[in-house]
Amino acid sequence: MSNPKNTPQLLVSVRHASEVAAALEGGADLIDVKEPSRGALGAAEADVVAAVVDAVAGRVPVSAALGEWSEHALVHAHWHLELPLRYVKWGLSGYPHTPGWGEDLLEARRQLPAHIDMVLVAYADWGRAKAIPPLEVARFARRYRFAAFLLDTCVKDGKCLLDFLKPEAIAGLIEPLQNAGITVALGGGLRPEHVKALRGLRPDYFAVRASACAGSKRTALIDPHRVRKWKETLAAAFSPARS
Ligand SMILES: O=C[C@H](O)COP(=O)(O)O
Repeated sequence: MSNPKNTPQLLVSVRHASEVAAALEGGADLIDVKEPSRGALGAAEADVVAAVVDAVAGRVPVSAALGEWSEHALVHAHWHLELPLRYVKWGLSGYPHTPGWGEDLLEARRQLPAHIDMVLVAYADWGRAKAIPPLEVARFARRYRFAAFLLDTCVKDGKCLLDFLKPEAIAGLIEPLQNAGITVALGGGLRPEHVKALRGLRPDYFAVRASACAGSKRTALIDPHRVRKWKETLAAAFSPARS
């Protein structure tokens, strides 16, 4: 449930069960599973996701990235959807921007197991991602009462969310969602030093991979000290004394 008055929590993406201990030691509040070599929302194999779920052992919720949406997306995710995941998400890169877009996403949501919520994902770099513009995705999320919304970047080339959207524009996207009770996560090449510019927003989660890895390299291993630095930065920036 969206809780905009609280300090934002930290989602950390892992690619393998061996990274779980570092992410949790650093203080991750939600473990996401993705294969970073396969893109922004690259899907890890179902057995990799299952091993992460086992390693987390119920200490925090687990989500899984399932790649970019395609007409076969649900079939490809068959085994993932057997797992006790809290959220799943597909990106909308290459998604046909037709006037009545989204019916297949609603149908997919209807077919998910009851314990799994679908995160609607908007890419801030939607032009180069050939994705649906974030404002439209946000309106769709609100109109159809999605449980969660992630604003991310698609191309992981060192640019970050703030290179594509100013904080005021992000606020205009997410505040109506949070007011509607939708959980909101912000990601996209974010580093702790970006939090200052975003502290007026108070998303429910910051979602990170690269900056939590050694050398800020998405395919390197999670560094617990980097995760801890994120948690400390969030606690300092969003403490009640600063509100
Ligand atoms: O879940 C994590 C988001 O995709 C952000 O990843 P990133 O920090 O590597 O851009």
